[in-house]
Amino acid sequence: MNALIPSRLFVFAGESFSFQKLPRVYRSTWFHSGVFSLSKAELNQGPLTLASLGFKSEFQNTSKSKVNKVTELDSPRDIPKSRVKIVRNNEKKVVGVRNMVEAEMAPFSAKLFSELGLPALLIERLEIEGFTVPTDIQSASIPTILKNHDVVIQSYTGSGKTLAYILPILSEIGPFKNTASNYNDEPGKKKEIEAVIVAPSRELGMQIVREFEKILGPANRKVVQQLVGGANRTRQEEALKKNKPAIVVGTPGRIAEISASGRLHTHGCSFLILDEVDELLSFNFREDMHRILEHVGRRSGANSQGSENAQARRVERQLVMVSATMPFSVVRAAKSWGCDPLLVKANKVAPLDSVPLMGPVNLRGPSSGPTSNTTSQNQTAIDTLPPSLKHYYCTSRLHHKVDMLRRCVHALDAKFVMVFMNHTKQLRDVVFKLKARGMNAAELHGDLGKLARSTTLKSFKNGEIRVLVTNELAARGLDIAECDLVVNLDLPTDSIHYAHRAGRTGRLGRMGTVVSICEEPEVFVVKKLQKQLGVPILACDFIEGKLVDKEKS
Ligand SMILES: Nc1ncnc2c1ncn2[C@@H]1O[C@H](COP(=O)(O)OP(=O)(O)OP(=O)(O)O)[C@@H](O)[C@H]1O
Repeated sequence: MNALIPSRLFVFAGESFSFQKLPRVYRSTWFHSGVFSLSKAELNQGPLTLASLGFKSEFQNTSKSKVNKVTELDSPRDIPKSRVKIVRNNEKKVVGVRNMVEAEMAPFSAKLFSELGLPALLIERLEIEGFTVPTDIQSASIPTILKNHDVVIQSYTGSGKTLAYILPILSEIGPFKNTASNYNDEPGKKKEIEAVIVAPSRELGMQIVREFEKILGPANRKVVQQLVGGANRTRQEEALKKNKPAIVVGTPGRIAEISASGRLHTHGCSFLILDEVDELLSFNFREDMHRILEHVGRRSGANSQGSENAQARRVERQLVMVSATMPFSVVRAAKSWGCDPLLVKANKVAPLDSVPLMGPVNLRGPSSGPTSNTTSQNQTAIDTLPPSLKHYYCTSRLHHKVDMLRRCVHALDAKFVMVFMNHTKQLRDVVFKLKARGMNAAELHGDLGKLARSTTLKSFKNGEIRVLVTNELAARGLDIAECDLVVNLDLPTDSIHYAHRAGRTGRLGRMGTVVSICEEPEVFVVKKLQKQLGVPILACDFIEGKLVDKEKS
């Protein structure tokens, strides 16, 4: 890493500093900025070390035995990241910052990847792909997972949770791993799957596979395979047989189906990752999830005595659950499926019990539910919504909503717009009307075939479609870096759905706007959302091509 740092002197208050001598927090900021200024008081802050999180001495231990001792590991950091400028780097790829010159409150960590206990080969790959500095949640998660804890990772949308679990997996599985041999490398041993990643939609599953492939590089793509629904199952089974991947990523239905057919051997699996876990807990996935939990590795702490016991032949699995929102159901599931799970947040690693909870709140009901406590609400909002988002609402009659939407898109000069609705038929009507008025729009929902879904998403990512009208299918996990506007043309059913929809914009510290267009009698719902999420949702209008903040005027 240091080889990439130019020797450069910074002058401050008449004194010069070499880059290498600067505290790491500033070095990482420099990576993203090229603009460097700091006060003398800031310079006196010492660099942050892994020891300050209590991790350092335990990296040597790579065994799969559980570390049951649970200690609260508070990061002492309180680093101002007021404005981080991101510029293109001509020599290396800079990931995820296309079309963005400036990122407000980017969630980048004060540490470097090399401080997190990752293998050198993996760090090299990250640098080649332009991942130079971990995000806060990656800094907290990676060492914790490498220490073999079962964890629940909770951090706001677009903060880099995917790499937070991909990197520890690739530290132990595949071409960059720490140890020279493992379970599957023993001669004569049948190759088995070592990690299973479950995601609730095919789009998200495919996105996770692409993130793995990016790090693995073209030569090692076959280490990972997707098992998503909607695709040809026979072909997936043949690929499993031929390529013998170590990692599979898929949707619950398809993984359970292939597992039940006997063509997916997951008893030797050491990682089970449940991405968007609160969605995976929904009733629709219940049976498939049950099968997965029963057949992927062995639950840590489960009885493994006696050679006749089938459990004994299984590898102890490490469970990682991930979501931006964490309703009580996730806590309950983590406690019952995991072993002393820790909750990992951007600035804190703590036992799961010590966490204030966010419940899905029925917005139309009289009670404000489990998040009515203001302190926990504010905490929740900070945790689930990117801080760089601006939230507005405006009122419109039902049949004028599409016109309001057009005015909103024009006023904000938005280029990548995601519009969320609750019903497919109305969604189609809106696309029809937008197209009729000359706006480049397309629909994305579960009733479309897999090819149409993939093509539409690709066209939107490429900028060929300006307005993507969609439903909850696209609300979770989809990473479209340039998305600059989210519009709720129908209000979401609860604050959790609001958070996931809103999180499609403002990714990785970028600016983003969320506008909810509602009818006058629905304004009370917006007010409830505002209270539950702890963020201001300002009344606005779109007049003469401009957004007018009604609360200012
Ligand atoms: N350390 C990093 N440096 C640069 N880019 C990163 C880094 N970590 C992640 N990214 C990029 O940030 C984007 C958002 O990451 P990711 O999709 O993992 O967020 P998330 O927290 O899982 O969001 P969601 O809650 O919506 O699923 C991705 O494009 C990813 O490649």
